[in-house]
Amino acid sequence: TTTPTQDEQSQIISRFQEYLRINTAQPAPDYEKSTQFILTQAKSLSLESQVIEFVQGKPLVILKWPGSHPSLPSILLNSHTDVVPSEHSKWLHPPLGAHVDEQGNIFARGSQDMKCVGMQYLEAIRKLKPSGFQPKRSLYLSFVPDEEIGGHDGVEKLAHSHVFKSMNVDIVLDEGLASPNENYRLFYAERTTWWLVIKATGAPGHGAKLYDNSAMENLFKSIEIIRRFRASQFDLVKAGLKDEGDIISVNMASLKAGTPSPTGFVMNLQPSEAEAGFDIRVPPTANVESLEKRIAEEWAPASRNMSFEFKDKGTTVDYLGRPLITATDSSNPWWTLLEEAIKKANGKVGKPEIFPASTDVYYFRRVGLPAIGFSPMANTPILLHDHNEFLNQAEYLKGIDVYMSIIKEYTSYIPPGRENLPRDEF
Ligand SMILES: CSCC[C@H](NC=O)C(=O)O
Ligand SMILES: [Zn+2]
Ligand SMILES: [Zn+2]
Repeated sequence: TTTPTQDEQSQIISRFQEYLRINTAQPAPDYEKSTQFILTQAKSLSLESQVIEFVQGKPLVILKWPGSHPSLPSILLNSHTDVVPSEHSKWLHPPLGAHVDEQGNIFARGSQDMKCVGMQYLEAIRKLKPSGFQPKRSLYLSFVPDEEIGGHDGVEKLAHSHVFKSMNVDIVLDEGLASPNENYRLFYAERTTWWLVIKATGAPGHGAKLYDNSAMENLFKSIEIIRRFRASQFDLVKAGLKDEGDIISVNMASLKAGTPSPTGFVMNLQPSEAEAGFDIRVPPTANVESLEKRIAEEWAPASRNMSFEFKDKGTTVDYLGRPLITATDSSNPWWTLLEEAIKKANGKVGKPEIFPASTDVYYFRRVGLPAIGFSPMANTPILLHDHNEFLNQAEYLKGIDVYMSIIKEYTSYIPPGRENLPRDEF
């Protein structure tokens, strides 16, 4: 890799800043601006481009660097264009400002999650093209909407589309997480999301009366049981026995009860209904049936006048019933190639992990594709969805070289037995 000049570096950072300054925060992302920006980048790189709207106002931008051996399946580098909202007043530097401080830290919403990655893909291509590098496999970049709200109008629809089929994708890379130490983190699976609402009913009564089976008491029994389960899982992590992605997490996200009054709530009336919502994350290795049983029998048993409903309930298997796990052994050449490519670019890699939250990669694994989560951010605090999200510019620049190396390895990979492929069949 060549070291960019001071001027080239500042142009690279300026382009990143320009992308960060486009307000693509949910719930009203400016996808028109982000689409125009990406198309402008694509044009300057002579990449093929297409914009697809499965749902109006939710554009997916797909760029292509055609390979010289089009009969080989392609590589897809995915990134989402939306970001989560920010509490502007609580930031040191404004979340849409992309201010660079004295240490070279770039402050912006999306600096880690994941405008960095989307731009690094493009910058890697910008550095590779003049070097004369020609990919054998076609390389696709997808810039997709709405990951932060579940990806239903983005990757979920893409993964089931004819367009996607015709792309003939072999491997997908998507976002990972920052690493506080020197090792980059690679994710071979992720936890699936269950959003559970449990509801208790019970006899209403005077606030002064002690009696059993009120809605509040019934709900609180459940909350106590769920908290014990939460603590038992969390203890495994605290004791160093399990990683965050390997346990089932439960967090209470909402509480709803009480009889409203003009001054707040009626205080001397025990309500007849009460409910609580939980964000549950289930690793692909978990016993789903036993968790379902636990919810029905312990967390929301009908015998305690409880009922439950899932607002969202992801699966842990693909359409053929196989666990949503991308192999990390020799059966998956992409894993080894990725590790090698990162090492060639002087990056270090930690042990494979399960991503603790969920991303668009879910939909790619669901259709049976291998997919790896990776964001090249080492020596960086994990600040996604937090105040003062930042990425150091030197770290960002390093990531570009890592993607150059990955693109070279991935697009050049020819599986054993196919060495004598014709070039440019079309
Ligand atoms: C299941 S849709 C929500 C997706 C979201 N992804 C990033 O934070 C998450 O909560 O993990
Ligand atoms: Zn993200
Ligand atoms: Zn996010």
